[in-house]
Amino acid sequence: METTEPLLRLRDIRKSFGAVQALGGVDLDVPAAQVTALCGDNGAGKSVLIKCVAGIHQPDRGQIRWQGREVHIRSPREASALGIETVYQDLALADNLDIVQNMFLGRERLRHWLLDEAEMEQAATATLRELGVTTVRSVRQRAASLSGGQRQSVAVARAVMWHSKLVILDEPTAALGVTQTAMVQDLIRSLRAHGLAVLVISHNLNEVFAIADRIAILHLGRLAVQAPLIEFDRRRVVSYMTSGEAGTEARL
Ligand SMILES: Nc1ncnc2c1ncn2[C@@H]1O[C@H](COP(=O)(O)OP(=O)(O)OP(=O)(O)O)[C@@H](O)[C@H]1O
Repeated sequence: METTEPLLRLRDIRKSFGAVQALGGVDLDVPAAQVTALCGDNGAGKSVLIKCVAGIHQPDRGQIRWQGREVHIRSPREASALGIETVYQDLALADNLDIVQNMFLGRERLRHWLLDEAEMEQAATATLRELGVTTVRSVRQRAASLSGGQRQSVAVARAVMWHSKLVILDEPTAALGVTQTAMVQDLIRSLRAHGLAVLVISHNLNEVFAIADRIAILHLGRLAVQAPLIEFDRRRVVSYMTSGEAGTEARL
């Protein structure tokens, strides 16, 4: 039995779109300083679930508990204010802005004490370095000129710079080659090492087994299972993804 609540606890989250029930009562725990992989077949409800946490969708029912108390997350801005940052595959950065501008984007409220360009540049550079992101040529590079892996890195660095406690990544390596995938996976480990919780949607089982501490599997809008990685092998994960059950084969 757990004695303390995890950083994020979802209970009985339900969400329908008209007649389509996307989530039928999901319970999920996301602990600090761990990487939780959110898996499931196409249409299982992964995106809808993270959007409920990111403030994009409002659940029809259920409870979101954050650091031990119930919260209602009505917008992405409210999610950010709590310390929840979501990095979407394609929408992570504004192409026409440079890295520094992207890392400070949407934080205008704080402008009065951080307007100084040199200070912003220094903070962005320091955060990227702290996370081991060494591939970026200059923090004054426009986002449009960055590779997919670099874009993910900058988006994640932004989350760290603003003291997020949970970073949600939606298939961060789906469009990346081998080297860039390794870079983003290192970054995810670095987030964990900094004490952040990571919730990562992934279809790639190699990736899940390489980076996750825990696996949560959705099946038809319900949580089929959530447990430490050590309790799974690949066949078991696939079985939960396709049937919602462990299958008949023996464990590990
Ligand atoms: N805005 C919406 N309007 C209507 N139905 C939606 C909407 N968003 C999601 N759905 C439906 O909810 C269900 C869950 O979708 P969701 O995108 O969460 O699946 P997913 O697990 O992320 O799938 P994939 O791996 O293919 O991205 C699907 O049946 C989908 O068609």
